[in-house]
Amino acid sequence: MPLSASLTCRLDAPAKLNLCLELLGRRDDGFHHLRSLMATIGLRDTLRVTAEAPGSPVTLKLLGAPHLTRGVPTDGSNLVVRALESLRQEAQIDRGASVQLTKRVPSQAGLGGGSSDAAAALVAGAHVWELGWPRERLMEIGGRLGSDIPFFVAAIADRRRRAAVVAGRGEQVTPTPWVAGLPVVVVKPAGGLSTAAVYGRCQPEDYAGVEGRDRTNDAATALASGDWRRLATTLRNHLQPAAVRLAPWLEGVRRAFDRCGCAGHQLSGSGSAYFGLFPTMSEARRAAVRLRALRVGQTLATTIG
Ligand SMILES: C[C@@](CO)(OP(=O)(O)O)[C@H](O)COP(=O)(O)OP(=O)(O)OC[C@H]1O[C@@H](n2ccc(N)nc2=O)[C@H](O)[C@@H]1O
Ligand SMILES: Nc1ncnc2c1ncn2[C@@H]1O[C@H](COP(=O)(O)OP(=O)(O)O)[C@@H](O)[C@H]1O
Repeated sequence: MPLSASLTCRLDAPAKLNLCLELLGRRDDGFHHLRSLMATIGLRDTLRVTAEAPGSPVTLKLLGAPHLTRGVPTDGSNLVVRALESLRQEAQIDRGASVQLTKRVPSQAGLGGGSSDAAAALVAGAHVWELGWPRERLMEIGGRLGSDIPFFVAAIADRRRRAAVVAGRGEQVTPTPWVAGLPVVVVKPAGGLSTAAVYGRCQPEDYAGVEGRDRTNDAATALASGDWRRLATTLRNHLQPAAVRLAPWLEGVRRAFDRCGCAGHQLSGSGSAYFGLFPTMSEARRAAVRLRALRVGQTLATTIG
């Protein structure tokens, strides 16, 4: 078989929002049981993976604005390198890869940037190394590297899967219908938050009474119908109280969204990014202008999908 040493794959690695995130309890392994409605948005990193000859290493070149690449590792601890190393170990091959990663998604934001990069690396790596593996196998490998990675593998491999209800510790992914183009405004404050630190600050009181209504299911129904007003009423994030305890300045971001007349807003994942839903793109853009004037953080008007 001829070696396609120059085979290259270029993929977008989108950010996500947690439109609803409910914690159901703490597991014996320290992780939390959750259910969450996740959806990608129009903010994305770009990954270019080129197959290299057998015996070559996996190398990474990081591109992007300094405020976006600061703190992102370029060595073997980068999730892209870890994903490709896992893939070639699983496939028992020694082909190399050179990767160019352009960061646009801020880190420590709850937007899943690193997880999405890892997922894109798995999909691109399987392609350039001509493994021919099904999506499910890549999701399983991704799930060993991070709870959010299986969602992104599904979303990147098939754009119809860009919204999903996730369960377990996040690795059980059930795609759900979504209507393209729902406007959102995302604010990334200057400070970031570590996922482990936020989960570590979580208390059972933060999610007491969750046994009742399944808000994640309600949110999924609202997203499927494209009904932003209904979606705004189903927003919930059980990690928000812990994030606010760690970073009280998040209250300022919440108040800024209130001042913009936004009907539904909350933290994404473990933060520190915060988002609001809007009925039209022009209203989202107007709100983004007001939020920029309030200097709460990097602000972007975009859409779900
Ligand atoms: C909070 C969420 C919501 O989508 O995303 P982010 O805010 O990180 O984007 C996820 O649950 C984050 O998933 P991910 O970022 O993949 O985290 P992992 O690497 O698997 O875990 C990091 C740490 O978070 C805690 N953790 C994570 C997932 C989970 N269900 N329970 C946990 O308690 C554990 O302490 C773990 O050591
Ligand atoms: N490709 C990557 N992009 C961003 N961060 C990465 C990457 N690989 C490893 N990391 C590390 O993982 C951490 C979490 O990734 P990040 O994208 O910030 O996730 P989230 O914002 O969802 O918590 C980062 O703070 C960084 O130290």
